[in-house]
Amino acid sequence: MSEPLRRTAFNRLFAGVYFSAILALLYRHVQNLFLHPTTSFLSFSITLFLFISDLVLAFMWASAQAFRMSPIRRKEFPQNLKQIIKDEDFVGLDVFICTADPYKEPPMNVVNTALSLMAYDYPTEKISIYVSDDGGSVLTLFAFMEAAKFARYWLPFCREHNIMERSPHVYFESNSRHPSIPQFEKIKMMYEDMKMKVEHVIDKGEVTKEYISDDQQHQAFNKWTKSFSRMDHPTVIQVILDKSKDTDISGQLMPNLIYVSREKSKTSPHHFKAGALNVLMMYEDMKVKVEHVIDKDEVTDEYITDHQQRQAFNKWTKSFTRMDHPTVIQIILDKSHDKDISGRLMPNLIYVSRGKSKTSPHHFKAGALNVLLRVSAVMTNAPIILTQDCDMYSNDPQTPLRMLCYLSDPALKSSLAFIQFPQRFHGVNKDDIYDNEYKLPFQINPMGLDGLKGPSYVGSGCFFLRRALFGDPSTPVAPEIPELSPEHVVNKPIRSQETLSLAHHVASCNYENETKWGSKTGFRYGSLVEDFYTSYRLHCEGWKSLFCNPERAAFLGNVPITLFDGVNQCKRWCIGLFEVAFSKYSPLTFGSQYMGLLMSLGYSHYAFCSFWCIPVTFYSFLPQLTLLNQVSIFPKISEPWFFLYVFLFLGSYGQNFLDIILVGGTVRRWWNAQRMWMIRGLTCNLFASIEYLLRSLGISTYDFCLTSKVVDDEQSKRYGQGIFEFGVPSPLFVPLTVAAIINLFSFLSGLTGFFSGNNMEGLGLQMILTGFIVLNYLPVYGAIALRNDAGKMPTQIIIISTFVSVALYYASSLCLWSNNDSSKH
Ligand SMILES: O=c1ccn([C@@H]2O[C@H](COP(=O)(O)OP(=O)(O)O[C@H]3O[C@H](CO)[C@@H](O)[C@H](O)[C@H]3O)[C@@H](O)[C@H]2O)c(=O)[nH]1
Ligand SMILES: [Mn+2]
Repeated sequence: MSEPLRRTAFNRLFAGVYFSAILALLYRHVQNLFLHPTTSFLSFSITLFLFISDLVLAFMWASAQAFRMSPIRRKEFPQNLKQIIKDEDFVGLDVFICTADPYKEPPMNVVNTALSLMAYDYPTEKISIYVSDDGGSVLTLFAFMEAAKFARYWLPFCREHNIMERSPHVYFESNSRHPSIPQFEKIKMMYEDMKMKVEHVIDKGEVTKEYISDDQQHQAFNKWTKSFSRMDHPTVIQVILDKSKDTDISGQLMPNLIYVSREKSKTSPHHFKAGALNVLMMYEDMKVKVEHVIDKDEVTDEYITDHQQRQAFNKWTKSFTRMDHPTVIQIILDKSHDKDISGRLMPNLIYVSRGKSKTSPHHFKAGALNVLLRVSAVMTNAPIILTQDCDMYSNDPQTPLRMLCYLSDPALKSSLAFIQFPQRFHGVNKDDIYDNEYKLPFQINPMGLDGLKGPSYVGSGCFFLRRALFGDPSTPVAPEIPELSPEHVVNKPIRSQETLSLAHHVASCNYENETKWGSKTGFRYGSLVEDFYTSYRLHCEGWKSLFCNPERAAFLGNVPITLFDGVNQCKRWCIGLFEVAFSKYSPLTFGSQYMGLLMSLGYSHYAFCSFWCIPVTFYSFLPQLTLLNQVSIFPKISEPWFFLYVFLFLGSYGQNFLDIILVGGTVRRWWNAQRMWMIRGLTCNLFASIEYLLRSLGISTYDFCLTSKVVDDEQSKRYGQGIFEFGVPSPLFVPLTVAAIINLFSFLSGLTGFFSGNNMEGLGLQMILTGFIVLNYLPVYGAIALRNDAGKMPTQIIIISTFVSVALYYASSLCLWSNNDSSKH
């Protein structure tokens, strides 16, 4: 069910009024520039800069209207679904999880993501989980083997007790805050104890004898080192889930056997406690093992339970490196065999680390997704695909049912490419100081696009119809081999030799040479924002998409907790967006032909978003430097043009304020979001523009720099308190700091002028603007002058910025005064 938003009529009306105001402003600039050409070159340049800035602002405003013309909101009723569809008619679902680095993306987090998805309220035999490990790490594989064992307990536990938080980490965390189960405290202490041991190993940086418990293990350990060096092991694929319960456990307290027998009686409350305890202990056990292995940086013998496991790990030979290695595919769980402890079949769990070589491009995440697309086609070929980042877990087990609500509507289905759930986040601090929520692009604007052809894809939490990745709605593009076609029916077991060798073949690094992958089929290559670009091309092909934003977040993700991580992530996006903006498929040219004006404007709004840096930079320096020299550049307060400026400012800020408040934001969150817009203008937008320019000139290249998911305690404490974290002596912070300094001094000099009775009439607007920026930069001043923690502004940055500020001041004085002199003559 969908309904238009009530504010649409008002939006359209307001757009008309605002548009006239923009025209008036531009008219004024043109008049100043050309009709009454002012005497000096300098004032001409100042007007020109303001004109350019306002043109960019006008473009951003106009393109944003795409989101305002016909926004809609949808609601679905999954509770009614079972009346129309029987369990066996549920459509198959292949889930893709991407991870790329075991150190930046802790495998325990990835495992939690996978477990939360495996435990969906959906017929398990319809689900297959594919994990793409671009880190090519044996540690990640190990973590998943442990996860598979734990899943046998976790899945029935969730079902029986109807747990909502199906990420075990989140479940245990929220339940230790409200201990409904008395024994939790005790277990928590055990956990802390184990954690200390693990951290001890990290400190030492090696595995000491104390972790090798007996002679047999010791011998095995030595043997393992030898076999580790063996080269070119043939591909082996096996099922790891051990049906016999003797998973070797470090703590003797593991009541594995007892638990299994108890699990069969379902209803008693005592059983619930025991069950919960058991599951918790299993989880902690898995966690300790995984973290232990990661600290040691290798899977030692004590953790390898059988021959097949050893064969799997032996694929990591000496010549195996992250960027250069053969394909590894491991079937960790097979839904036709592996059962959980209650006897129910479990979903497929398949580990894939695509082959890589230094000589063939791997296309980052898009490349990883395309490999999964092919491997899954060969093995299960489910018509629906869920793509998920390793840092986002499922927060609602009913999510796939919501997806089905739309799929069962034949009117929607014919040209539907994907259903996007918004990226929402956990662990955001109270007022969201870095605007990590990105409410505008993730929650507000998609409602606008949903009323047109649909929202763009945001990389995670998105259900694709497989068919949409193979040609436009009317003319399918046939893949090179029939087994990859969405129509192909899989009739061989996933562990059959044929299936496996084909899977390895389509996952190899040369497979895509001379094919349409990345250009006509699959996820599209050519941009660091493969998500944005792929959906853009799909919309151009005539596909539609849907935005589904239930009240309870379907998925929750991590946020960067330092300003540096945040702006770096944003910089990568901006560069990727530029790649789309200036490609031959630019939304302005190509897009407007194929998707209609509004859609292409919407896509342009993002593609060109780094252009924000132009007005933000000019408005952060020009009015201030001229104010310092008492030169007026805006209309006087007594002039009617003054009110035009006020209207334009209040109009756009007011509308943005309403947007945020209407989706449940607070005044403070709005304030912080507009501050971040200002900060991004001078950091990521600016640097993305520079880097993009350098790359176009062939001077530099860029990479997909992963967003850090590892949390430093001190940093996270400061983040919790809402304190801005600078800390890193990066050039990114220089323009920001210079702007902060110049605005402060300019404002102070303006105040002085005002109190000493100078004629300030023409400087009113400059004073207001500067004051507003100073207010926004309060945390920057704090970081420069008042703080002493590791997150303060680094001294180098302060020194450099002070020099730059002084230089800018003198340069501007020189220009302005020589100009005054020349105009006197
Ligand atoms: O070569 C690569 C690089 C990244 N990834 C995965 O891509 C995902 C996103 O990476 P992350 O560092 O978390 O970047 P974010 O900026 O948080 O991701 C946002 O931006 C990306 C595009 O830049 C989208 O792909 C993501 O879905 C979107 O959440 C992660 O699961 C990575 O493991 C790969 O699989 N292979
Ligand atoms: Mn991420």
